[in-house]
Amino acid sequence: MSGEKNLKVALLGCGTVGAQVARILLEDANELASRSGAGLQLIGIAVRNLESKRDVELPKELFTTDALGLIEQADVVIELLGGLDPAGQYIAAALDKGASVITGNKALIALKGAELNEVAARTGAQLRYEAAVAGAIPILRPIADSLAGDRITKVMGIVNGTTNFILDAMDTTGAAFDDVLAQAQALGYAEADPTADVGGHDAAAKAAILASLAFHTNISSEQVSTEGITEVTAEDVAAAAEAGYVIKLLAIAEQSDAGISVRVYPSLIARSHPLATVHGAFNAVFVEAENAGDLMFYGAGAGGNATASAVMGDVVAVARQIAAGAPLPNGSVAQSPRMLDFDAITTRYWIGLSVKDQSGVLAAIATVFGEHGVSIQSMSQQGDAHSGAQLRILTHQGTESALASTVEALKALDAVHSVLSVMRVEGN
Ligand SMILES: NC(=O)c1ccc[n+]([C@@H]2O[C@H](COP(=O)([O-])OP(=O)(O)OC[C@H]3O[C@@H](n4cnc5c(N)ncnc54)[C@H](O)[C@@H]3O)[C@@H](O)[C@H]2O)c1
Ligand SMILES: N[C@@H](CCO)C(=O)O
Ligand code: NA
Repeated sequence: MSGEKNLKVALLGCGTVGAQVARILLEDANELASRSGAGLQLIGIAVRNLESKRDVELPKELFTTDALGLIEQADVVIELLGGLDPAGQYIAAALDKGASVITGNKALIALKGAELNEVAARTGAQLRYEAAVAGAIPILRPIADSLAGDRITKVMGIVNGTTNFILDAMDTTGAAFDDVLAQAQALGYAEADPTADVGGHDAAAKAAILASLAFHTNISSEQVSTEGITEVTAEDVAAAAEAGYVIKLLAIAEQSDAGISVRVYPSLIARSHPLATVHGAFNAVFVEAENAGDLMFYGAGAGGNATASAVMGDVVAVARQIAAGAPLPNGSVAQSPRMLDFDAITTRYWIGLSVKDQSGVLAAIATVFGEHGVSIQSMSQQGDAHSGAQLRILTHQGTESALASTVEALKALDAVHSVLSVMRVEGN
């Protein structure tokens, strides 16, 4: 395209995702230019070590250790370093000088997104982060743009590939947690520090971003009630399977007249539920909107190539807007969120107990439920007086506070040796 604008693109980071982004920018330069209405010239890649081996063969002269120097020359900055610092400083510096930024950094956006958006609004730069949530799946733009004329009431999904990979392998092969985590790391799904994945924090960051866009507000990852999967045992997975359920790490954002609730926890869902069929590192997100009804988005939630696709979609969108010189559309009006207390959410519990196998035990347990106003849906028992008895109890809907205090009271019962597990049940 002759006479077109040429945009100088700086890439920060050349790891799993960054290397694939560099490859696409170089391999598909002509096609990207005609789709963008502007040339996209990769002017440099900021790395820590110039000599490191990369996933992709790239021209050596592109590499630099001077990230700020590179940002200084760029029109568009792609941040794929991860972590809060220095990524946050680099993004702020780029936006502050009017360069647009594309990032996959959910940890940073979920904590500092509001601040960074303010800088972008002040300088007229764009900040986009489709890759930050559910990898390749287009989910942020559908929520922010396609559903801008509707009212979203709930977003529920599997948004962490690593934990889905682990739970799926535990379910299908009975594999041990640690072995599967090592595989997920080798495949490039896990964060540099995998405790962000298994502790639920990566999913919590994504839940905060989804909730902020869906409910036109600013919700930080610190406002998300978060439980990870480290306590989920092979016995839990097997017992859930026996009862017709599968365990998934779910991110849930809900808005009602009472307020907003955003939470992440391992949850049982029926095998007949569409989320139960999400295997490996795949992600899926359900969106419920007043007029659109139920929508589902499914695809690769992690991995270098897949995530690079989402990054490149944002790069083209940014370039188109710069090339057109179009004014930025107004984003969502940020209102302060009215957060619902976690104790007030309504859920169902699945409780595993190790109990004495003798008469009167079931009656004592049922009494505790009755005293807390929690109704039992079903109960099953394994084991015997010799090996020790295990009960798995599924409740009807109750408030989190009633369910949690029921568990506390069960622990105090003479008939109960220990509480083996407590998990919530989602879906119908
Ligand atoms: N891998 C995925 O599947 C995936 C999916 C969606 C989003 N993301 C996000 O994309 C970002 C990058 O992820 P990744 O998987 O490519 O990570 P990675 O660890 O493979 O790559 C990051 C690279 O940045 C480099 N780096 C870190 N700090 C640096 C600094 N100060 N200066 C120069 N280089 C530095 C590291 O050495 C590494 O090579 C993260 O924010 C991650 O959360 C990753
Ligand atoms: N570590 C993340 C990468 C994608 O955001 C995951 O496993 O889903
Ligand atoms: Na996405």
